[in-house]
Amino acid sequence: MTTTVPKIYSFPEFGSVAEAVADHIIAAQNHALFGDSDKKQDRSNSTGSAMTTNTTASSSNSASTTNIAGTPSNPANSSKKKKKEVVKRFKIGLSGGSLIQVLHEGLLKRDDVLWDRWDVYFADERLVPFESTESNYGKIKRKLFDQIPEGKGKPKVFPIDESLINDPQECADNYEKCLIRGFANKDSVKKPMFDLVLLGCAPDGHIASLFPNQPTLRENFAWVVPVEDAPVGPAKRITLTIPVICHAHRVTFVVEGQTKAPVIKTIMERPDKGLPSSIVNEGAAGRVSWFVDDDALHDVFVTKKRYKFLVDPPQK
Ligand SMILES: O=C1O[C@H](COP(=O)(O)O)[C@@H](O)[C@H](O)[C@H]1O
Repeated sequence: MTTTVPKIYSFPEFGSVAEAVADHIIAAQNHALFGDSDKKQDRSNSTGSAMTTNTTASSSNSASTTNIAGTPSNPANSSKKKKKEVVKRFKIGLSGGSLIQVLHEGLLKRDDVLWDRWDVYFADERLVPFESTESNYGKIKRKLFDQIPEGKGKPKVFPIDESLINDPQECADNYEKCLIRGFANKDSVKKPMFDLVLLGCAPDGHIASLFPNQPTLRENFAWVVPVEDAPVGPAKRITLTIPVICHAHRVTFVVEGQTKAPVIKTIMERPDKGLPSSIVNEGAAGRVSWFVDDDALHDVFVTKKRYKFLVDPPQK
């Protein structure tokens, strides 16, 4: 294991982490939708488009891009051929846990989130009913998607199939199929390529539902795997695998609080210990960022970077 150093942005407290994370997500959104300029935006596509949006449970939704009839490129053959324009979508993988409050605080007050161009997948899910407070989808739906102001559009959300929560293997296979449908049009289907995967990191070092020293960490083939015996929280889960996480355009960790400081110290200073985050720091080298508050960096020796906002954060 080499000592690959990710970008580490640090902030004095939770509120500034939330604002910076929201800004970072919007930069990734703009890059995915509009290309090389993170700042360029086309608000005309932000609302009222012809695309279906859906925040209800449906793992059978299929489109990763939406083909619409566009202006013909050559008027001479306009009657024969209509050029198909591919409307780009922002594909994001979300975790649960403390990240959800960060998204709630940071994203809901921004007016440059193009919600109806988002395809939302889950980095992991606990196999409990959606109404449970332990459900990542259920919690994100209640805390974020249900609170998007009227008229701002709705993302297309891809939760697990709730009817499969008693069968982790079946549920994982089913979610993998959901990813195949969602990414097949865009990628070579060897692996899905998310525009952004957002991860937390628990005090025991687990990320998504990848726990330290579990065989799931070594999965090289499947995109999604079952977890039968998670040592904390709900035992049964599904999770994206390390190769899928590391294949994303950007992988971003969001961590706050002093209880996380010891694990962050190990991740940053002892990558040889092979904690899941250290594996990702290495496997997605150059594309990994950490947004961390000062408490979580207590006694951690790393080089911190200053985050540059797309737009200025609100004045306090
Ligand atoms: O169990 C889980 O925990 C991790 C970390 O949660 P945090 O509250 O310590 O940030 C979370 O990212 C994951 O989605 C969740 O299922």
